[in-house]
Amino acid sequence: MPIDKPNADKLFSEPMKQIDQFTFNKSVVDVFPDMIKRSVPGYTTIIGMIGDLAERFTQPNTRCYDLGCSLGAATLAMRRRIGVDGCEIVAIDNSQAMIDQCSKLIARDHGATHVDVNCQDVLDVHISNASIVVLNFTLQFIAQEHRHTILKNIYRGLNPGGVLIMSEKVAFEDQSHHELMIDLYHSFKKVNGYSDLEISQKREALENVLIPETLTQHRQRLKACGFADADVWFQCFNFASIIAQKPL
Ligand SMILES: Nc1ncnc2c1ncn2[C@@H]1O[C@H](C[S@+](CC[C@H]([NH3+])C(=O)[O-])CC(=O)[O-])[C@@H](O)[C@H]1O
Ligand SMILES: O=C(O)C(=O)Cc1ccccc1
Repeated sequence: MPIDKPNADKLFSEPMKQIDQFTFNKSVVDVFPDMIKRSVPGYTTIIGMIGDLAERFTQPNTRCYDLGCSLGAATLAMRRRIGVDGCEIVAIDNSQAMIDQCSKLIARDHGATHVDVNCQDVLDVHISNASIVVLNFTLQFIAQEHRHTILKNIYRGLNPGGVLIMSEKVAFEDQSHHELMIDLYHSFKKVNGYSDLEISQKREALENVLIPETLTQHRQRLKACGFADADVWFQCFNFASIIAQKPL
């Protein structure tokens, strides 16, 4: 059982008098691989598929961006599968604790493609000559008023034929469907060893920090930013991933 492993996520397992807002600090970094696998249905599949997509879409002498890279899982998946020369992966996160650990993990990996790891806000990243931009569960943590600016910036920096892969926790317009998805999600967490207390305390910590939007909101914003076709390629309950291509 993952609960007994040294780097198991037990951050919300004891009753808390006061629940602080969730941040990506050192305690989160230490348990992050366990936390994300047990908390995001389809995470491992999505990471694997990002590798497949990197093999297909990466053009020679271009960049691949991993924005909100955490420990670099998507970066490493892309690095393993990029089959063309002259490419660089740019991995960005604004948590110094994440970036410190990410840099160590990237250094231990010996892939051929150069990786540039930076502690930076996604809002400040200059994107150019991009074949692929990955936002794997990152936009959900960014204030809604900034989301359009970020996606517009990504659209501008992508080469024609380049793709954005954007995964998000989503909400649903229909209230009863929304409730069913949340209920199924909580069952998934319980099956993965989280207690009701852990689920509810983490839910409170994520309030006003992780802000899900509906797939309609995402599609509309992506269209408004120039992406002609943007739609879901993966979904499990209230977790979905969208692929959007810049026209050739
Ligand atoms: N404004 C910001 N600028 C830069 N980074 C940010 C910002 N806001 C949040 N982050 C970073 O976005 C990441 C979100 S986790 C991504 C998983 C990863 N993509 C993965 O494929 O394993 C998803 C999750 O934990 O649910 C964290 O590392 C934050 O520090
Ligand atoms: O655990 C949750 O409720 C989530 O929505 C997923 C998640 C995973 C890792 C950090 C923050 C949120």
